[in-house]
Amino acid sequence: MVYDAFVLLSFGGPEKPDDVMPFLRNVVRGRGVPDERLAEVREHYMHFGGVSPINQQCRDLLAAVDTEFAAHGIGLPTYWGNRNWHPMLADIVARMRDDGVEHALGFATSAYGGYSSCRQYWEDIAAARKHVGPKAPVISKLRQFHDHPGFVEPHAEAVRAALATLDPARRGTTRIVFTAHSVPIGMARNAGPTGGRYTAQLEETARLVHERAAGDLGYDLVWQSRSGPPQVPWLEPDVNDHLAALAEKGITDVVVSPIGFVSDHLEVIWDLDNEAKDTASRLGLGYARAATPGVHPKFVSMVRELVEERLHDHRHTTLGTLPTWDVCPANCCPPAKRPGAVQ
Ligand SMILES: CC1=C(CCC(=O)O)c2cc3nc(cc4[nH]c(cc5[nH]c(cc1n2)c(C)c5CCC(=O)O)c(CCC(=O)O)c4C)C(CCC(=O)O)=C3C
Ligand SMILES: [Fe+2]
Repeated sequence: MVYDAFVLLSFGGPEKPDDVMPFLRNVVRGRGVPDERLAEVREHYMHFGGVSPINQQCRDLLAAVDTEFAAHGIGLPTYWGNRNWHPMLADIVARMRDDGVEHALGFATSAYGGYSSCRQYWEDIAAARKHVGPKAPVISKLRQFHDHPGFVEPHAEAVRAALATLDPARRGTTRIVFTAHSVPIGMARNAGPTGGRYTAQLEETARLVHERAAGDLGYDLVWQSRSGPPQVPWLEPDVNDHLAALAEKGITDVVVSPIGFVSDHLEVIWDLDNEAKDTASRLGLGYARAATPGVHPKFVSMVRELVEERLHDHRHTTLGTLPTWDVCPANCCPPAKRPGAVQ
C-alpha cells in the first residue's frame, strides 16, 4: 500500500461565542439530547469565552507531528479535519483531492474502540468522501492505541506528578480515580466486534497506568460528562458520586486522571477542573487532576510509530493483552438504537 498523506481526525470545538450553539447542534444532531442539557453545556463553553481549547490543541499536535515526521524522514504532508466544527473534514478531504492526495492515513484523537470513539470516525470519513465525490482520497484510520506506551506512559507520568502535589503524610488514604467519557450502556455493550471493548480497553489502560504510577494505592475507573435524555441509562458511577462514596469510606485525597482523553479539552477543564474539584472541596478531599498527553514527546512519537507500523511490518507495540488490529471488522461497534432519539 502506498500512502501519500496524513490526516488528524478530531472532534472539533467552538472558537468564539457565536460558534457554540451551531457546534452543539452538530454534536447532538439526531441524538435525542434534551434542550435543557444543551443550554447547560452552552454555559460551560461560555465560562471560557465561547472558546474550546480543543482546536488549538489539534494545531499544536499537528505542528509537533510535522516536526517528528521531518526528523524521521517521513515525507507525508499533513492535514486536519473535524467531525463537528471547522475545519470540517469534508472541506479538508476536498482540499486533499485538489492537492492530488490518493490514499491518506488518518489518526483520530481517541484511543479506544466504541461507536463515538472509533466507528463514528470511520463514518465521518465515509460521509466526507461521499460529499467530495469522485477522486476523493481513500483514508485509512490508524489503530486504537489505548495500550501503546506512548499513551500509557505520559498518563502515568502525569499521575505521579499530580500525586507529588498532595500531602505525602496522607498517602495511605489517597486514591487514584481514572475517568473516561460515559456512554449509553447500549453503546458500551456494542463496542468492538464482540461487545464491551470500550470498557475493557479502559480497564486495561487504568491497570497499565496504575501499575506504572502508583501501584501501592487503590484505584477505580469511573465516568464523567454524561449526556443524553435522563431515561436512557449511561455508564456509572459518575465521578462526582464516586468522590462522595470515597470520602464516606475514609479516603482523604484523590488524583483524578482522565485516561479517556488525549488532551485537556473542555470536558476536562470544566467537568473535572471545576465540577469534580468543587465536589472534592465540598467533601473536604484533597484533589489533584493529572494532565492528559497533549503534545508530550512520547505521545507525538507514538503517532509517528503508528504510521511506521502501518508502512512497514504491521507489528503493534502494546503493553496490554487485549487483541489489536489495523482495520476494524465490518460488524464493529454497531450504533445502538437510542430510545428517545430521532432515528
Ligand atoms: C466516548 C466519547 C468521547 C471520547 C472519545 C473522543 O474523543 O472522540 C467524547 C469526547 C468529546 N465530547 C466532547 C463534547 C461533547 N460531547 C457531547 C455528547 C456526547 N459525547 C459522547 C461520547 C464521547 N464524547 C456521547 C455518546 C454523547 C451524546 C451524544 C451522542 O450520542 O453522540 C456533547 C453534547 C452536549 C452534552 O455534553 O450533552 C458535547 C459538547 C468533546 C469536545 C470537548 C471540547 O469542546 O473541548 C470531546 C473531545
Ligand atoms: Fe462527548
